[in-house]
Amino acid sequence: MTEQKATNVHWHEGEINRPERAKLLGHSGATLWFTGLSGSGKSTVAVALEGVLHDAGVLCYRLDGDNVRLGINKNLGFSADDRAENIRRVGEVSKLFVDAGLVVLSSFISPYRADRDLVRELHESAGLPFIEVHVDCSLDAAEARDPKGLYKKARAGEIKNFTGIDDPYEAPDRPEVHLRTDEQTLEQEVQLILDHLRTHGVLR
Ligand SMILES: Nc1ncnc2c1ncn2[C@@H]1O[C@H](COP(=O)(O)OS(=O)(=O)O)[C@@H](OP(=O)(O)O)[C@H]1O
Ligand SMILES: Nc1ncnc2c1ncn2[C@@H]1O[C@H](COP(=O)(O)OP(=O)(O)O)[C@@H](O)[C@H]1O
Repeated sequence: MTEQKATNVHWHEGEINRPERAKLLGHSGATLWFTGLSGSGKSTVAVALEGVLHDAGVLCYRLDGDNVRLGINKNLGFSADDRAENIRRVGEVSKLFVDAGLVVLSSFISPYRADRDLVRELHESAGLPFIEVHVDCSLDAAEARDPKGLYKKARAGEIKNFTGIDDPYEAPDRPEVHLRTDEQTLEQEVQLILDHLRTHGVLR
């Protein structure tokens, strides 16, 4: 995909700022970025956490690989370039939601470290919290789960460039939260993330 640069385009400042939006909502925003193999548990953990946060009065929104690829990113496939563009767009959307004051739960395989680091930089350069959650699980365990039958198809050669089979996954070096979904329970995983959010002042 060719990169288009914006020329003669200028940021237009509004009259309502981030602290005013946070006051209205009673909390400020953050992106929780769930990365891991297909079937590692990204969506399962994000859905469970969203329920707990919602019940605690936190306005959340989930962005999920499969869902986003049915809409805004339906023109993208799974080459390294398309995955990079997928993550760049979702990173920008996450940043907008966080600027609006929401807690965004973004679940994407996001297999390339450079793509995830770009999203981190997008947030941190704007003073917005970015919390990388490595949803770690062995390939064997993820493949044994195979919730959508995709590993079976990939092994049969019906899906090409499948992450973990014939496409790479670069694990995060220093994620803010490291889950092991083949060793921990869903409840423990949610609790670990909540503990991080409380210790780092995202939740009171
Ligand atoms: N080749 C290949 N590799 C990996 N995944 C594949 C592929 N083809 C389709 N799928 C389905 O697409 C979901 C992953 O989309 P993502 O947007 O999260 O991928 S990425 O971040 O751009 O790498 C992924 O969802 P999850 O299983 O929930 O991770 C699959 O359902
Ligand atoms: N400890 C755990 N944490 C998260 N998911 C788990 C766990 N143990 C088993 N699972 C199961 O693993 C599967 C993970 O699927 P999913 O959340 O769709 O993964 P992903 O979004 O990473 O592709 C679900 O069927 C879920 O019930």
